[in-house]
Amino acid sequence: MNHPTLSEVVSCLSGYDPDALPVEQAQQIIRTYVAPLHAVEKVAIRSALGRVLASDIVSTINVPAHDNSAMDGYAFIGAALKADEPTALRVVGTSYAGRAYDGPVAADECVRIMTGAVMPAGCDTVVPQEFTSQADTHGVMLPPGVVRTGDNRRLAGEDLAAGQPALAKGKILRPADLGLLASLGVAEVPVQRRLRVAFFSTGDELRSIGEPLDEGCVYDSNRYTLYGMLTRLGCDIIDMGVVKDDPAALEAAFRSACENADAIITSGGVSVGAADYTKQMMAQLGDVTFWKIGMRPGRPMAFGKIASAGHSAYLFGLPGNPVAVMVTFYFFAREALLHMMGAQVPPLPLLPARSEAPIRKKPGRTEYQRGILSVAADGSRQVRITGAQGSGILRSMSEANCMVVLGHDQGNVQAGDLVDVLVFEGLV
Ligand SMILES: Nc1nc2c(c(=O)[nH]1)N[C@H]1C(S)=C(S)[C@@H](COP(=O)(O)OP(=O)(O)OC[C@H]3O[C@@H](n4cnc5c(N)ncnc54)[C@H](O)[C@@H]3O)O[C@H]1N2
Ligand code: MOO
Repeated sequence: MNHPTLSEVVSCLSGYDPDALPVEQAQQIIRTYVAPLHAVEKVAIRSALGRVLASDIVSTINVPAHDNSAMDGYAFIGAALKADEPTALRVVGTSYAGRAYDGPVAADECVRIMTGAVMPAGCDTVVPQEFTSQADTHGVMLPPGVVRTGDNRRLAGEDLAAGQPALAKGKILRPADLGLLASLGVAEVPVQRRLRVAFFSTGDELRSIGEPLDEGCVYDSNRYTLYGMLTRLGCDIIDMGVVKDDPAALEAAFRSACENADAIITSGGVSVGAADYTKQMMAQLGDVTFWKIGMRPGRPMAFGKIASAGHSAYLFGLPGNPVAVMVTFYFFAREALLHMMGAQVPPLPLLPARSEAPIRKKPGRTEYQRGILSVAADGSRQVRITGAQGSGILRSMSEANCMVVLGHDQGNVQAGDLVDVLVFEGLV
């Protein structure tokens, strides 16, 4: 398949300026440029957790297979219910879950039934046992008005109907989906193969954990935030540690990453610093563009594709600052990697919350401030910023449970104004 080059992609955009690129335009370019992988494998359902479903799953059976009871009680024919006086029913048998009652039931009769047990032929209604009283040794009484015809009956196929799609291709499988597959009796599922993502940090000031922290140096923290984010996304990772800002070392690292991975993520070396060979090497090895994005943090970023020995890989050259690397990962790399994996995911939901304090914001760039979302005394959502927001202050991210997203054209926020927030975590 002939894939467009970056210059072909950006030529479709009006007013494209790599030095002042709005977030949405950068996202649109990435979306157009990145193509999904086509590689499928079959895995057992337990191993499918978090994986991307590679084809639609159509139900071959009705789940449940039969009409059954939602309550422990008595099954009977709803037409026998009396409107204004108690209904008396004679108990003619019992239907257990897994062992049905297979005799006939007349209008003045009922069958003792357990939750999940198959409804006896002709019966369409179940009265929970706590609504009944003993009439005599063989009968029960129902007061008027406690049930209507059809109550407490679960219909065959009401969960999954035979022939109907149960799960759609592209879904990232969650615990409920594993259960759904099991309820269909499916043992193995087709999933997209895991995306291989190589990553490394650049910068001569970086030290790996275990090395002495020389004067002017910092420990490589991006390696670990990237490890965490990529692992949570379900990628196979190739962790290449720190690569020195040296042309030969960088070329070897890029080539090896390219030959072994579908995508490469680097951090650092994409700004205008003098001692940077990173950008040079990226440009030399492929179709890579360098952006200054209208956002904060995360202004400089490289994006494209590089090739070596007949292999190619998408490249995300993220900025070095520890918060910038996370923000650019979340708002650019994440969606692109999901797209490569063949995942169909809805856009991230932004929730309105009241800002507890004023927030300074310049129009003309999107800001991603780190926030703490909580529930106010009146039950409404409120958010406050996690202190200093410098893009080197990783604590601002660690303390946050959400990001406050301040749009491109937005100005200062007053205390009490509604702002958009994106929460970090959901249920498990
Ligand atoms: N004159 C200009 N200077 C800078 C600009 C600019 O537009 N004009 N942009 C600033 C912005 S915004 C960012 S972000 C940084 C990005 O620069 P680089 O991607 O080249 O990153 P470095 O210079 O290598 O590092 C920046 C900063 O982050 C620390 N860092 C880098 N990697 C790691 C790591 N793996 N673990 C922990 N910390 C890391 C590094 O020590 C620097 O302090 O450029 C601004 N400058
Ligand atoms: O990308 Mo930078 O982090 O805004 O300082």
